[in-house]
Parts: sequence; C-alpha cells; structure tokens
Amino acid sequence: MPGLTRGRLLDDMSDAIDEVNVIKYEPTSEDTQAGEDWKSEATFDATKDKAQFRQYEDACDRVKSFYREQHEKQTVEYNLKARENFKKTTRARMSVWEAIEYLNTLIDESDPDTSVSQIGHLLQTAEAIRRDGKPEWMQVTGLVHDLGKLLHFFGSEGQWDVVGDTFVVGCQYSDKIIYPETFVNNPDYNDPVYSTKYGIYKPNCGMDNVMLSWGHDEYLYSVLKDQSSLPEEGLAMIRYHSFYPWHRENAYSHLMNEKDQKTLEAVRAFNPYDLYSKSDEPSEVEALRPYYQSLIDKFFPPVINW
Ligand SMILES: O[C@H]1[C@H](O)[C@@H](O)[C@H](O)[C@@H](O)[C@H]1O
Ligand SMILES: [Fe+2]
Ligand SMILES: [Fe+2]
Repeated sequence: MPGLTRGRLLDDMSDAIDEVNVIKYEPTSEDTQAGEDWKSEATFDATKDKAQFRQYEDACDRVKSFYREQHEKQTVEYNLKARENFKKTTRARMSVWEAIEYLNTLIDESDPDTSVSQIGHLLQTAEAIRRDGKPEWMQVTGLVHDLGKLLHFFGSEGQWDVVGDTFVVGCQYSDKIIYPETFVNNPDYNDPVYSTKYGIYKPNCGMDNVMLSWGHDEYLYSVLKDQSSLPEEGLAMIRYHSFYPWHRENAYSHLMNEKDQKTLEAVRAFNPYDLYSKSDEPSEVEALRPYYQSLIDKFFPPVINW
C-alpha cells in the first residue's frame, strides 16, 4: 500500500495486538468477596521492636531531604497534571511477576526502615500475612502493594512523586504529616483557598473524593481497579497504605464519610504487615515464587497494562 511505511505498519500492528490482549478481565463473584477472616489482629512475630520503626527525627539526611523536596513540590497543580498524564498512555505491558522483578533495582529514598530490595519487602509483607492465616486476596495484596513504585521508571520527576507517606492536597496541610514545617516552601501553603481547613472540599465529602498526593499508592490503585479481582478492601489497602496521617494519626476526620470507617479498618488491618515485617533477612525468592505465581494467576490477568 502506498504511504504505508514500516514504522506505521509496526504502530498499526501494536495497536491491533493491544486490542487482542486487552480482554476485559471478568472476575468470578467468589474471588471478589473479602469475607471476614482478614479482620483478626496481626500476631506474626516481628523481628524488631515496634518502637524502632518510623523514627523520622533520627532519620538520615537522605530521608529528610527527600521529604523536604516532596513537601515543596506536591501542589494541586502538579497533582492534576499527574492524573491527566496517567490517563493518556499505557507505560508498559508486563505480567505481575515481571513487574516485581523490574522494580527490584529501586532503592526507596524515603524509607528509614529497610535495606532489603523491593522484592524482599513485597515477599516479607505477603509472607507475614500468610503466616497469620489471612485470606489469599490479602496475601496477594501484600505481594503487589508497592508495585506502583514502577512509576519511577516511567518518567516520574524524581522519587518525590513516587514514594513516601501521602497527604491531602487542596486544603490545609495537616500537622500530623511527618516534617510538617517543610510545607512552608510549597506554593499552595499560602494560597487563599488551599490553605483553609476544607480548601477545595466539602465537609465529610469522603476519601474517594479527595486528592491524595500523587505517588505509588494512587497509581497502582488506578491500574488495578480495572485489572484485578481484588475485593474493595484489598484495593483500599493499596490506595491508602502510605496515608499515615490518616490511618495512624487520625487526621482528616472532617473529610471522612460513613463508608470511610470500613475503608480505614481495612487499611489498618494491612499496615502491621507492611511496616513491622521489614527486616534485613533476605527472602527465598525462587522457593516462594511458585506459590505466589498461583495466587497471581487467580487475581490478575496474565498481562497488565501499566
Ligand atoms: O518510606 C515508605 C515507603 O515509601 C512505603 O512504600 C510507603 O508506603 C510508606 O508510606 C513510606 O513511609
Ligand atoms: Fe508503599
Ligand atoms: Fe510497603
């Protein structure tokens, strides 16, 4: 055909392949129900004392300068742009396990508590949930919960828009966020609307309707809500796991609606496994892989559009 260059042809082909592979994922009703057995208290043995985690005052300069930068740059304007960019394109097409391996080279600058690799942290989280006899959907949620950090390889501006704790933008910054004094250099800090208690939000509008600082939680939630059969509790664990000002410090109750009580319960049930499973013991990746691959096959399509 005249005018059909090789480049065009390849483009057309990959569009067609996309269409073939993007078969709408149809979960069976049985795997989307969370049941009740995720609610029991976490009892797994942590290797360190709980008080040793999240010691931000004593953290190294890498962590402090990470948050200084994040708190200066996460503006409403940036957050709107990040969400718009997210919708524009598919950044990669990979299976869940490929994504786990791909992420492994990232060293998280915001984390004062672990020196193991990202695979190590994902497996430690999932294994702690499994040891406590929690349901498969929760184990696999633990396995994938930080895969949103892949954003770092997809043209993020740094780590400040990928990792770290999250907070609400568009209203007054809560003093329950770590290093709250570092917001003074954020242009929104003095904005006549964004600096007020409610800012752009209505009282009790619900966490679904607030804009959380963009990063791995919001990104992964957006990717998986249509490409997994995780129950809503699992998706909430992913979306809010870094929202410590909310799930640990009880901030933002004036923005919560009734449904958020249940969401918060799920996020809190997940947190001990994410935080207190962190240890410097390496995991037996290859030995654990077949078990987790079988869970991945149950809850995710073979290839995910990232
Ligand atoms: O440093 C950590 C890390 O980036 C985690 O993945 C995130 O979920 C936490 O909130 C944060 O404190
Ligand atoms: Fe995380
Ligand atoms: Fe994590």
